[in-house]
Amino acid sequence: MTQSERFDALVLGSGQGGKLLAWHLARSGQRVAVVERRWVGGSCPAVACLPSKNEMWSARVAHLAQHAGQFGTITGPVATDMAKVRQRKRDMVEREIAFHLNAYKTSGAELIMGSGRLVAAKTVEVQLNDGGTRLLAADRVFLNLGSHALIPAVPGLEAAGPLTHIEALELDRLPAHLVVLGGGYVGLEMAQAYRRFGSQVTVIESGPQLMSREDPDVAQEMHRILSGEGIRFLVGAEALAVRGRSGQEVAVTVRTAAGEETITGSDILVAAGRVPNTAGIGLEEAGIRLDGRGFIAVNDRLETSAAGVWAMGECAGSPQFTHVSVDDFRIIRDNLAGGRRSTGDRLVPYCVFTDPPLARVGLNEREAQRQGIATRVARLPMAAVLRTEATDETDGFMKVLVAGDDDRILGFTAIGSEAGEIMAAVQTAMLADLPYPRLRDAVIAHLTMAEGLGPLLGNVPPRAA
Ligand SMILES: Cc1cc2nc3c(=O)[nH]c(=O)nc-3n(C[C@H](O)[C@H](O)[C@H](O)COP(=O)(O)OP(=O)(O)OC[C@H]3O[C@@H](n4cnc5c(N)ncnc54)[C@H](O)[C@@H]3O)c2cc1C
Ligand SMILES: NC(=O)c1ccc[n+]([C@@H]2O[C@H](COP(=O)([O-])OP(=O)(O)OC[C@H]3O[C@@H](n4cnc5c(N)ncnc54)[C@H](O)[C@@H]3O)[C@@H](O)[C@H]2O)c1
Repeated sequence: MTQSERFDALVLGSGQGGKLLAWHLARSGQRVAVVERRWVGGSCPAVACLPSKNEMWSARVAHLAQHAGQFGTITGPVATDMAKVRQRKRDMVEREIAFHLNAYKTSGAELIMGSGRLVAAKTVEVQLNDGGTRLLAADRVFLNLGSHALIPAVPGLEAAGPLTHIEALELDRLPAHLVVLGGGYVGLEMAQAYRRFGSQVTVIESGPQLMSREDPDVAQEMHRILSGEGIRFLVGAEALAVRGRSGQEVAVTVRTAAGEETITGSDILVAAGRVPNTAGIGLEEAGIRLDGRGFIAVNDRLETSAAGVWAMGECAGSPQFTHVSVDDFRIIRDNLAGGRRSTGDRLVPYCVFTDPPLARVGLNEREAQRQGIATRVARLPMAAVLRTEATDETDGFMKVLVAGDDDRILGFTAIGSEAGEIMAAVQTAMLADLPYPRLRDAVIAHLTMAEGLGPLLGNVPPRAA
């Protein structure tokens, strides 16, 4: 074997946590290399969070323009220029690339563009994108490999050349009829965006409700709101076969409780979950154990089964959010400095950026019941929050779970305008173990959406005597 180049730390995959760790270690004087095969900065700024939210914002503008008359603004006919939508997104991605390249330069971490593969313990061979190979070895290796879209094993689906979020966010044309396979995060966000741009949209969800993690009342409210925009949903629907080519014509045969039906669309988007990028890169050969679903097995300190090798983000089975990958970085950073931080005790919030968004932190009713935790539940329709009198954003509701036997807030879900921002206030109270009456009785600025927290918490039933 050729002589390897030595580093103090090697990060394979420039995911959200990995790049931060690389910059941190390099700034503290270590010799650090990051191997990335495709996206400077990983998927979040290139093909996932930021690009999707960028195009969804364009879709929101289209929606507002279409409904401008309701607010007294006179417009002419409204149409979407998808080439312009894409260019605005591409310009943002270019700014992100420039930011990341500058961070590599100023930190001193070396970014190596190529595909990495473990060839021995803590040793990575890189097929460089520009040709040739490099052999890198390090005292510590950090895996931040991310995931890719699952293509479900539906006959004809793969041959149809389906869009994933990556291709969908690169379209410069409007699909006449977009069929979306999966009613989770990606499916709902993209379905609403394309509906607002002007496509006909059908969502096929195999589970009994949209957004399987959420309480049925939350899923139903999302279903109702998006149906109201003209999206058709088939829930509890098994896709049996796909014929044709995405981009031309696709026919999807589905079975529901009502019988079999064939939906004919112009394009099909898969949004059916994720597969970790862990296959065929020598992980197990290098002593790094995978779990039954292909995720890297880690302990609560993100250490793998191989000494001196950590994993973070989606490939380590962490919840699939950028802020979690970033927190994985903070855990590893602090533990390298002698700390004892764990992934076990963290509170993970999230937000689905439909309009209105869905936000949740902590337990929902179904989870509390499953875990046998007694709770007191309070609800407030968004229409009861005074701000919505001004904005007409009356859809949705908030729901809070308070402990049955003390005043701790155990969970909060909101579907409605500014849900993510309201959630952050509740999360802060939860982190501080603030008894709910303190937040209920706080003076919150009028006319914010968070003002609704007072009446919401005012609806918490008294403790059982
Ligand atoms: C459409 C979409 C929208 C999303 N929106 C949000 C959102 O709004 N908020 C949110 O919190 N999360 C969102 N997510 C999830 C979020 O993008 C991820 O959880 C986040 O990027 C964390 O990823 P990561 O750190 O695990 O790895 P990633 O950021 O995916 O990075 C992994 C990197 O490893 C590289 N790589 C893999 N294998 C190799 C190899 N062998 N050699 C070299 N390089 C390799 C990949 O090219 C990739 O760049 C979204 C996801 C999708 C798909
Ligand atoms: N706003 C955000 O934070 C955001 C946005 C997008 C993605 N993400 C992250 O990315 C992850 C992946 O998103 P996703 O939407 O791909 O997965 P998901 O797990 O959220 O949803 C996938 C859905 O597809 C359904 N499904 C699976 N196979 C199917 C089939 N054959 N036919 C029809 N339906 C099928 C599942 O029942 C599920 O409801 C999310 O779990 C989330 O963590 C986050």
